[in-house]
Amino acid sequence: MSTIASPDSITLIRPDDWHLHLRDGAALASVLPHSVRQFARAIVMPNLKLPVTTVALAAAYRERILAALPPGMAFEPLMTLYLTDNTDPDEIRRAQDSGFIHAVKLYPAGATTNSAAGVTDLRKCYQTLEVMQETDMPLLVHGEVTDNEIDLFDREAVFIERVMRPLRRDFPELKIVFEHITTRDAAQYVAEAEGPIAATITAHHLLYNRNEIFRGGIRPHYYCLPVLKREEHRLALVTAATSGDERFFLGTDSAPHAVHAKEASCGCAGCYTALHAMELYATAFDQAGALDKLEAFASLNGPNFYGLPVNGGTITLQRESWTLPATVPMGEHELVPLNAGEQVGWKMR
Ligand SMILES: NC(=O)N[C@@H](CC(=O)O)C(=O)O
Ligand SMILES: [Zn+2]
Ligand SMILES: [Zn+2]
Repeated sequence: MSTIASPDSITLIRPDDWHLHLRDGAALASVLPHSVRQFARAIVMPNLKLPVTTVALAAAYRERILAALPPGMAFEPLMTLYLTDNTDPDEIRRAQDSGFIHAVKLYPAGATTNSAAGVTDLRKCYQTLEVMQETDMPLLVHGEVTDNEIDLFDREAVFIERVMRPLRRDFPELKIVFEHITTRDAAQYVAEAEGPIAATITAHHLLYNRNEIFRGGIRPHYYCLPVLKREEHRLALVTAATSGDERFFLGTDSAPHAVHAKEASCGCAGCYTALHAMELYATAFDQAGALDKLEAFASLNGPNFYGLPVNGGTITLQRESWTLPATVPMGEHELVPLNAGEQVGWKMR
C-alpha cells in the first residue's frame, strides 16, 4: 500500500465516492467538476425528478454525465437504478448485462428528496430482490422508516428492526449497502451482521452532531437526511470509519440544492460537500488520530465490496488552511456549500 502518513501531508491511492448526487442539466454541468477533481469514480444516485428506473434511462443519464465532463478529465460514473414497487425482475438482468449499472437503490416512499416514486412496501419487490440476490446486484438502502409516529431522530434505528433484519433474513446472500449511516445502532448492526453488508459514511456525519443545525440560529445548510444525530452517534461513526473494518467506506452524499430551496420556510434536505470532500474526511480522520486509516476507507474498501479494481494514481492532502467560497454556481442558480466562508484545515493538491 502506498500510504505515507505524516502530520502534515498524506498521499492516498485515488479515492472514489460511493454515494453521490449529480442532478441533471445545467446543475450537473456545474457540480460535476468538483467531484471529478476529488474522485476517480462515483456511485451516482438515481433520484432525479424523473427517477432513473430503467436501463435505458440510466444509459441516457450516463451519456449526459460523460458529455458534461470537463475536457481531458477522466471520471467513471457508476450508475444505479431506482427501485419501485413495479420494477420488473427482468430489468435487473438487463442492468447486470449492461456492465455500467452497479447497484439498485431503495428509497422508502416519502423518506427523502425525490422519493415519491419509491417503494411503499418491500414485499412488493420480492421477485425483483430474488433476481438481485441471484445475479449479485447490490441493493443500496436509504435506511429510514417514514412513519410519522416515529420520531425523526429514531427513524434509522427503527428501520433496522422493521425492515433491514427481515430483509436480510429473507435474502441472506443479497449484497446490501446501508447508505449514509448516522447512528451507533447502524454502525453496530453493520459491524456485527453476517453476510454481505457494508455501509457508507458521509464526512458531515463524522464531523458534526445535531447541535450544528441549531448553533446560534437555524442553519439549513446543515440539514440533511438522515438528519445529524447526537454526539454519541457521531463518535460511533468515527470509530467505525477509522476501525479499518472493510465494511465501512466513503460516500459523501453530496446533495446540491439551489440556495433558495435550502433557505426557505420548508427547506430541502442535503449538504453539498463535493467541493471539499476529501479535505473534510482528512479533518475527521486527523481529529481521531487515524490518518493512516483513511486510504482503506476512501480508496480500498469500496472497490473491494463492489468487486471493482482499485484505482491507479494517487492524491495528496496537505495540512493547510483555506477558505471555502460563500457560494458556487449551480446552473442558473447558486448553491451554498457546507462550511461556506469558513476555514478548512486540509487542502488537496
Ligand atoms: N441526503 C439528503 O439529505 N438528500 C439527498 C437524498 C438522500 O440521499 O437521501 C438529495 O437527493 O438531496
Ligand atoms: Zn438517502
Ligand atoms: Zn443521498
